This record gives sequence, C-alpha cells and structure tokens, in this order.
Amino acid sequence: MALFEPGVGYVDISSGQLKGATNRYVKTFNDLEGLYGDTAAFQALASRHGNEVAYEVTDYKASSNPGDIIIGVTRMEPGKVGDEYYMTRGHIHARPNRPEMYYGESGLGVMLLESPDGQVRTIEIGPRTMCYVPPFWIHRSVNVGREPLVMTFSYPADSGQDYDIIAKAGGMRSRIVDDGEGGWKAIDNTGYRARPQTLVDSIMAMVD
Ligand SMILES: O=P(O)(O)OC[C@H]1O[C@](O)(CO)[C@@H](O)[C@@H]1O
Ligand SMILES: [Fe+2]
Repeated sequence: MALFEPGVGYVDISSGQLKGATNRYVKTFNDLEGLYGDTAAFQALASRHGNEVAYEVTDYKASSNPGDIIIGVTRMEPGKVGDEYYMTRGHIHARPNRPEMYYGESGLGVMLLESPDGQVRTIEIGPRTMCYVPPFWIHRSVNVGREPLVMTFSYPADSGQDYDIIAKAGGMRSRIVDDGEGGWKAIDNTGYRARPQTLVDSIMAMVD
C-alpha cells in the first residue's frame, strides 16, 4: 500500500470555504427545483436568483479508498422559500452504512435526519456543536439562522451519495419551516410516500 502525504486545510469562516481543498462544487437555486413545498415561491426565487449559489462545498479528498476519509466545509446562504428554510438536497450514502460527522463553525443550522423506515430526528447545530450522523440515516442540512451557515464535515471516502431515495419518496418526511417567531419547527411533508418494507429491508442489509 502506497503512503499518502499528510494534508492541511484552513476553514475560512468569511468565505465559508476550506482553503487548500482539492474539490469544490456549488448548487444554484435552479439546481434545487422540486425540493420546496411552496412551488410558486420557488419559481419567484428562481426567476430572480436562479443562477446564484445556494450552497457550496469545498473538500479535501486524497482518495476514494475504503478506510480513507474526506474532510471539508459546506457554506449555505440564509433565507426561506415561502416559510421553508434553505436546505441542501440531502442524501443517504450510496454505501448506506457509512456515517458522517458535522461540526458547526458559524451560523445556526439543523441537521434533518430520516431513517429508511421513516423515523425523523432533528439536531440543532451552532458553533462548536459536533453532530454524529449514524449509518443508514438520510441527512440534509438546513440553515435556520440569519447568517450563512458554515459547517465542517468528515465522512468515509467510499461513502458516495444517493439522492434518489429522497426523490422517490416525494421528499423527506419533514420540512423545516419558520415557527412564526423567527425560530424553526418541523412539520409533515404532505407529499411524502413511505418506503415499501422490502426496500427498507434491502437498504438495511447493505453492510459492506
Ligand atoms: O450532497 P448534498 O445533499 O448536496 O449536501 C452536501 C453535503 O453532504 C456531503 O456530500 C457529505 O455527505 C458534503 O459534501 C456536504 O456537506
Ligand atoms: Fe453525507
């Protein structure tokens, strides 16, 4: 087995980027069509700001080898579509038994988690909060604050991302919306379709 060189990155809070990253990608608002409950509000946003960056990911990835890790930073704009806070697309790891760690750097976020059988959990993430995303949980980050949300993350390099699991269910089971007082609450996604038990069982059996 060949040795890799040690790496270093710097979490730049003001830009929300990992300086020294090997990869960068952005999602514009146009890339997020279909995610939000209020389609009219989304169309209004997309028509004015569709090409603007909704969130950005910079990461350091030495390899995709089993046992290796990815380290990186995500930065998300503050705002809402209707009463629903800005969020990432969300995914389950393509190797679903791979976990993840998130660490709050600045801003206020919520990690929205859903198990394949439809259990929902929310974890609020402020600066210095460390969030453990266990194996098999679908996860999406949501910016519930008024400033950009910047979080550091790390996860196994061979995890991969599966976005279909959310799309096929009509979204995640819960939506994170304004509670009317500037805070947040989780409400039911009325378009959600529970996964068949056979699908749940096949996901939970993927342990390699
Ligand atoms: O892949 P999504 O759902 O767009 O969200 C991006 C986030 O998830 C990750 O892919 C980690 O699984 C990070 O790169 C980033 O923080
Ligand atoms: Fe992930």
